[in-house]
Amino acid sequence: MRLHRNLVFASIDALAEIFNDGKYADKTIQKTLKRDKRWGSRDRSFVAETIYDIVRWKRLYAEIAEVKQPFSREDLFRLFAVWCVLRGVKLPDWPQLEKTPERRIKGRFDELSKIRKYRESIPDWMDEVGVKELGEKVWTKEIHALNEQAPVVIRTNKLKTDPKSLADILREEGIETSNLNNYPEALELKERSNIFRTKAFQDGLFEVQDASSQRVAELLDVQPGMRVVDTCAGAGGKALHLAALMDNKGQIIALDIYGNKLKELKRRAKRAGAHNIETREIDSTKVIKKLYNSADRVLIDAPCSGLGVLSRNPDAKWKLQPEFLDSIRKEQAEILEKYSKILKSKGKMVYATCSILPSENQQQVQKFLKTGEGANFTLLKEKTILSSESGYDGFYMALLEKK
Ligand SMILES: C[S@@+](CC[C@H](N)C(=O)[O-])C[C@H]1O[C@@H](n2cnc3c(N)ncnc32)[C@H](O)[C@@H]1O
Repeated sequence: MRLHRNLVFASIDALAEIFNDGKYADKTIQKTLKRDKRWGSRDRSFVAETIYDIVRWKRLYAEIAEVKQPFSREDLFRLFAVWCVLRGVKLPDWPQLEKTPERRIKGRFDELSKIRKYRESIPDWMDEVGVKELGEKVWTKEIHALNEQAPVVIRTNKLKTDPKSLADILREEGIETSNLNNYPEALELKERSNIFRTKAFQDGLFEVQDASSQRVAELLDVQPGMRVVDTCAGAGGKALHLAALMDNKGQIIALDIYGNKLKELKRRAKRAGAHNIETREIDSTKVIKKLYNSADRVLIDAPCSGLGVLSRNPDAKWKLQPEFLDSIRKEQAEILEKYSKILKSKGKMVYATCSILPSENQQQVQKFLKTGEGANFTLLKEKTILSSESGYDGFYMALLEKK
């Protein structure tokens, strides 16, 4: 691989913003990719993947390079030099990379790889929580899997097409996909590419949605004509799936505390041809109270640590704080208690998170079942999806029924 100065410099600028100014990696990458219109798809992939890699491996690379935050420009080039050496990329003779100690870097890597928190490049507290909640053996495998680059999976929009036709259409646009066993609506891209630019995407034929996430709406067991409330709908990944599973018949009420996310949901619903979704911002307790005992199905896709989706969101390793875990657990318990009241008797509810920690998952459900409201519920099924076993995001989902 030949390194291009302008691509590397753009990546270094982006890393400075992410590490030193606390900017989000995905947003910074999007902005960086707009910097030069002449960049082709390979250039763009280089920039995005190099930045994500160095974000993912920050702790390991910083230990190897012996640099500390806030990183100077020189430090960032040292991190980049570590990336080059460990990837076997030939170092160019630029002054910033002069005197890179290649042998020492490899030696330090071998040494540090013996210790999980360095090898997997995670903060001490995260390693401790992982071991405490999942045990050494499972955590060791899981955090390793969560450091792999996430595959790109799409969900066929059954309101407009079917997986076979979609695969053919995408092939004509130069994108090869494969079917996923046991995920009926999913296709996986054989090579990463910017699928948002395709006509198929603009026509609403698919959504980008991880395979594990596609399990959630499926579990809710919806039927056309039902009244379904998606209580933490965000930008609507699952709500759109529910609309398709309901064949656009019945009603989906999509709630969230953030109006801007619901606006994005509306845009996506229009593109997808999903006409049965109504959005309501939760701006007072009345919004929820008005819905008590009214829904056949309730989805609680709860806010969580996001530890199951580290592979697509590696900067969460550095943004997440242990105090946030405590507060999010409290919020999850409150949400379960309050939003479960929306369900009618005999109705079904799914509680889901993209976390792999039992304290956000099965322990929350068990705690809920012991509350006054929870006593009206029976747990029908629960599923923990580990990334190390599935190859996709880590997820948890529980199906409950109101007596
Ligand atoms: C896991 S995300 C939802 C993802 C979304 N369901 C999807 O499939 O794309 C959790 C959502 O819960 C929202 N949220 C956080 N606290 C909430 C609360 N108290 N009530 C309702 N929604 C909340 C967040 O804004 C976020 O959009």
